[in-house]
Amino acid sequence: MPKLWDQCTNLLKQDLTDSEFNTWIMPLQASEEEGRLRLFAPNRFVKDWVKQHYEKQIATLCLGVSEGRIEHVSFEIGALRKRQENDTHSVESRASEADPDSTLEKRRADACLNRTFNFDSFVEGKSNQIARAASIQIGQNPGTAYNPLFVYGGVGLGKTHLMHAIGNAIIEANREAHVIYVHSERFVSDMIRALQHNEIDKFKRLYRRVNVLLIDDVQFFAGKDRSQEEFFHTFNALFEAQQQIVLSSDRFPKEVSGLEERLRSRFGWGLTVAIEPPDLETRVAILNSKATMLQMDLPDDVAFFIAKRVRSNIRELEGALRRLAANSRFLGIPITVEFAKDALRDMLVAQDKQVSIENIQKAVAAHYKIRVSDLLSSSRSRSVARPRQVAMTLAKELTKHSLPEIGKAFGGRDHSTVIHAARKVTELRAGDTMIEEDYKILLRTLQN
Ligand SMILES: Nc1ncnc2c1ncn2[C@@H]1O[C@H](COP(=O)(O)OP(=O)(O)OP(=O)(O)O)[C@@H](O)[C@H]1O
Repeated sequence: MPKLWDQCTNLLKQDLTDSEFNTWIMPLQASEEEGRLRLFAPNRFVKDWVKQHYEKQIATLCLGVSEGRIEHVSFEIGALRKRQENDTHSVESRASEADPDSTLEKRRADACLNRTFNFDSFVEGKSNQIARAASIQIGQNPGTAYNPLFVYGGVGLGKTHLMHAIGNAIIEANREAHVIYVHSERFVSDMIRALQHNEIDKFKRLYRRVNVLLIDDVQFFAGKDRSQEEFFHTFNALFEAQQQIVLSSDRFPKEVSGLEERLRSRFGWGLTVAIEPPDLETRVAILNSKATMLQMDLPDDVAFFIAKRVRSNIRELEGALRRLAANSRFLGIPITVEFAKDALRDMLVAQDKQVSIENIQKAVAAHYKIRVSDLLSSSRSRSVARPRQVAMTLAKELTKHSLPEIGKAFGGRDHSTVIHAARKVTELRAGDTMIEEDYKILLRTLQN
């Protein structure tokens, strides 16, 4: 691989998250010729994604690093083969490549799996224990343990990580297993393209011959009837053939609106597991694990400081850590709590701002399809009173406001009303799954 590309990847690594870098940049190979850098992706998925999301960034970097020598970057599907005699590369098109000794890396790339998302790098905590255990089971017994596995939880809590970990475990145990990881949006766009090019039969064959289908964020199917129809048939074909299906969503299957009932009910046929936002200890453990991966020295008090302040999701935690590492390296200043406060100031302000009573009222009103003014009104009708109690309870749990302040913010109510609301909601959550689900969804929305 040319030095130029090495330099570009080093710079890209600083700009992208680990997962972006490992998923999209690592699988690329490069060759340089006559003012042009040719980048080879292992499959169309990677090629299209990189071109769409990183073309400009890569072209600018190449131009800068090569001091104007490389003016053009092209994206192709293929691989480079090393010629031993002179250590140069020749390009091989994917179609002509019938390599019987498929390496694990190639299997991963074909399956669109990120190598770093595995069970070893997934920190266990109370919030993800069941989801992790179920995923490990599936990794060991695909098709027979639970089918489908439906993992749901808020943004950036590790659903994608677990799905990749399942895929990686299966491929490591059996190189022949045909695994595909696909985001639902991608499934939809591929299907539309196949329809446009009269290749729908090819599309169907592709998905129906897999052993393991990992399909992320199925809430994207909402309202897309043709895609749902196609996915329904794919699901049935795989399920009947006892091939493993793993699905993820940001909410419980029954809560995904805009999905046909027959799909929703199928999603619940196997095992449905939740990933909750991690508690403080798990957030600290995740920070420490990520710091080790980044080879950075993270003092305990700084880990606690970040974990206490960044509560919403793990992607944000990782972002904070990465920012800290980059600033410390750049300025040559060791990482302390004071330094972290300074380096993460805007991020922390944004986190603090997120959970205000006003935000809670907006989120609750939107969730129950009522107006914020209803929450503040004197109406006692059940359709308004229950959401109001939920909102007050959330305000008690998520903000630092006193009970009288919360009561006041809800149309000048008394603090005892807030206490009563919180008791009622706690009682309802224990006995009514709908309220429990509503509450969890709202918690996730507000903490993200
Ligand atoms: N338990 C964990 N241990 C270590 N890293 C984790 C854990 N959970 C999440 N992460 C990391 O957090 C980041 C976000 O996770 P991931 O992309 O899996 O979230 P997600 O739930 O799929 O989010 P989205 O809803 O946006 O798709 C990833 O870098 C992942 O490695």
